[in-house]
Amino acid sequence: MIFLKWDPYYKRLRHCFRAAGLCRQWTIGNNTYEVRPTIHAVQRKLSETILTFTLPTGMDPSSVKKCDYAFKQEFGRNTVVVGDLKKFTVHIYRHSMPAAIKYKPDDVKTAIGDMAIPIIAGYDQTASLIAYDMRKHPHLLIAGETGYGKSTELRAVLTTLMICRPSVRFILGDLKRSEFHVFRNCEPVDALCTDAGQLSIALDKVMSELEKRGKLLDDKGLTSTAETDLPDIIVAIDEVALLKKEKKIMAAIEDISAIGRALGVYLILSMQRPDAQVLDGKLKNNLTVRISYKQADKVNSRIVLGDSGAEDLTHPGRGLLKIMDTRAVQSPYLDVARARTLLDPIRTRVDDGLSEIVPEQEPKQLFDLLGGADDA
Ligand SMILES: Nc1ncnc2c1ncn2[C@@H]1O[C@H](COP(=O)(O)OP(=O)(O)OP(=O)(O)O)[C@@H](O)[C@H]1O
Repeated sequence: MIFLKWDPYYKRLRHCFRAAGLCRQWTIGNNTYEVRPTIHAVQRKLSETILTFTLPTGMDPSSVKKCDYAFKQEFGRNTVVVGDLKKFTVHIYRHSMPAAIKYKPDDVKTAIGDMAIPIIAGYDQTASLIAYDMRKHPHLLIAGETGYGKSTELRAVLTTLMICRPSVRFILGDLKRSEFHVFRNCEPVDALCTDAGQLSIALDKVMSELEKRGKLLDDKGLTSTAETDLPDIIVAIDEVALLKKEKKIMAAIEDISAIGRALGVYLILSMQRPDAQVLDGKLKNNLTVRISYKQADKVNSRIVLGDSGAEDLTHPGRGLLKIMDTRAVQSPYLDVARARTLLDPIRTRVDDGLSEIVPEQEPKQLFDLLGGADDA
């Protein structure tokens, strides 16, 4: 402990607490006492230095966020403070985040390892590509102002899944008819819906699949389809806010968000502006992972992330990933032409005019999983 107190970073952090007034005060009689956060460790790494501290019990954790400027003033602009209740870490990065990084298959391979349903989020300040497993953190919301990288991220996430995890099946909803054409005729895509009618039919099939899967788990005494060889299913919908008046579709999306995880069905939803009508209550709570690109203001940032910050993002592809904590990421840049090239080997269907596949026109593997598609 004595060595920690001699460390220059220890002294600077103490100074920062003092300068920012970060302390808990209480008064006994005529005397006022102050307790400052306790510093536990200074770790030096190649790309960053990490300082760990805890707050005294009773101190408002939001006061740390409010003093973000003081940490940056003391340690530089590349400083990020992470934590939520009592324990916090100050990350002082040696380099700033790059403005753009191209999609690199080798980085992706390393980041996703053996994850069952890997989602790539972006490079962090140490230039490591952050990926997480959707089986552990189900249902993703991608949000952001137009032109800041939402579609590019969606393209990178879906392309990665399709080429790296061939057993995963996809139901895609693209009501703007502008984003998912790159996935047309790809083998793992069971439905590419461009209007509410098609999506409604596809989601009916997904709902009956959920029912069958639930019954199967019951019959076999299992807790999750991860214990079976049934494929995982991803329902990805771009600009979900366009569906807010489609009550049946929204109800199905909400049901998937509530029970999909155990049954191997996951949501990836994107929207430009956070729409309180869509993101209200149960659905929002069930979208456990959020990636937000630039938001117009603090209010929108709070609706998506539960916190401000996304209003300050400055350039395309720079987002905030909220999974356990919130961290800045720079999403890998995958343009349409490159995605098309990567997907060509799995574009196994001929373009037969059924480019927007309606499930009952072309029943696919997904709908026959449990022996016989439901023709309803
Ligand atoms: N990760 C990234 N790295 C660098 N530049 C990016 C990145 N993502 C997007 N861009 C740039 O921003 C532009 C807009 O990106 P994109 O179409 O993904 O935005 P969007 O938020 O989906 O917009 P919209 O809501 O209008 O569809 C791209 O054409 C590209 O030039």
